[in-house]
Amino acid sequence: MSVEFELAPGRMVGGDHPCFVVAEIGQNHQGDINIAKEMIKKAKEAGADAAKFQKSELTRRFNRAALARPYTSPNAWGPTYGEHKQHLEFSHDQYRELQAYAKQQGIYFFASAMDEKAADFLADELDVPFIKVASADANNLPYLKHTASKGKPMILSSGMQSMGIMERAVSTVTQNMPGDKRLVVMQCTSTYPLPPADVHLTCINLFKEKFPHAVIGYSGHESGISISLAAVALGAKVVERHVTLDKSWKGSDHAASLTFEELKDLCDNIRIVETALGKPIKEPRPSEQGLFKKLGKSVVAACAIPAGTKLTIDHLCVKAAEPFGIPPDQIYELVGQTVTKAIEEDATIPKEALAA
Ligand SMILES: CC(=O)N[C@H](C=O)[C@@H](O)[C@H](O)[C@H](O)COP(=O)(O)O
Ligand SMILES: C=C(OP(=O)(O)O)C(=O)O
Repeated sequence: MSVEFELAPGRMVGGDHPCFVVAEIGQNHQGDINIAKEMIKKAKEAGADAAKFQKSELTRRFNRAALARPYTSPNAWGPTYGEHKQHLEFSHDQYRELQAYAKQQGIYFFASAMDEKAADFLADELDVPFIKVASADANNLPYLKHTASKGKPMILSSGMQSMGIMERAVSTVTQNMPGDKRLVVMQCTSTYPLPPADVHLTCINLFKEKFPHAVIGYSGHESGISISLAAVALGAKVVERHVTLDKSWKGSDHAASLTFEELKDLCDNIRIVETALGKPIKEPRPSEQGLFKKLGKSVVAACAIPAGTKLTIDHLCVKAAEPFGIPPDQIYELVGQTVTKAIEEDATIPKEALAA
């Protein structure tokens, strides 16, 4: 039985539970709470399980020089990186407002905690159901210890990291998480947009093998939905994708995000893929019966066979026949049997015409 646990109140992940779909609003709200709310509403309508943001306490996340660094990108919302990030950062009160709005819309609300102080706010004040560790913090051992000690389920991303670091991250989290170890490990490559050759979906299999006590997921930055669907087919039980109201808007993540129509397509198709995965039991399915009766094959007389003939393989051939008869996988068992009545050339071999 594969691992499963309650990620958010009333919502299990892993095992046979439906894939948990995260609409990563991130900073695609342009710093505008009304856009953020509209995105939460649309995420719910598209079928996502959760709406996600990124919470930073900027002076804890960045040092002074990093905040003062000029940011000359066309995606910049201010002359320095600090001013840019400040523009995109919602206040605690705004977070409370967004959380209440998400609750009203009936969608889970959470954020990646971009530093320890953000983790304190999310866990201790907002009481989010679980905490996301963004890729850049997967090697941040003090942060992982601090965040895991909150005792909430965690989603740990893996962009920019090696397998050795991920093993260290997972053991740090599991050693410091009190009670049940409720951890999702996400395959992720932090390239925006992500070219297919850099996705490495088979790391999902590697993670399943290396982290048998974790649920495995996928955080994608590619264009389109096909790679995320393939991730689900490989066993991703949580899928996170950035969403946008307009891919052409200013901002580093819009181009690699899904529109809400694409998000709906992704959610709908994930459910189809999950249904299609079925069970590892190979047997004829009831829905195949009609075609089997029409085109399934039977053993037929290759020539006229007089009564009393001891059958050889030359008396027999295989065709789709009317009436349906002995299945061809039993043809060699017929050799050596004696027919008790004459059988016409091209007729189905009737079971009742055989004597052992
Ligand atoms: C690795 C990581 O944190 N990645 C995040 C999540 O995917 C991104 O949303 C970044 O915050 C974003 O790309 C940064 O853009 P800028 O530097 O223009 O604010
Ligand atoms: C950067 C983030 O996600 P990921 O590392 O999974 O892309 C995030 O959640 O803020």
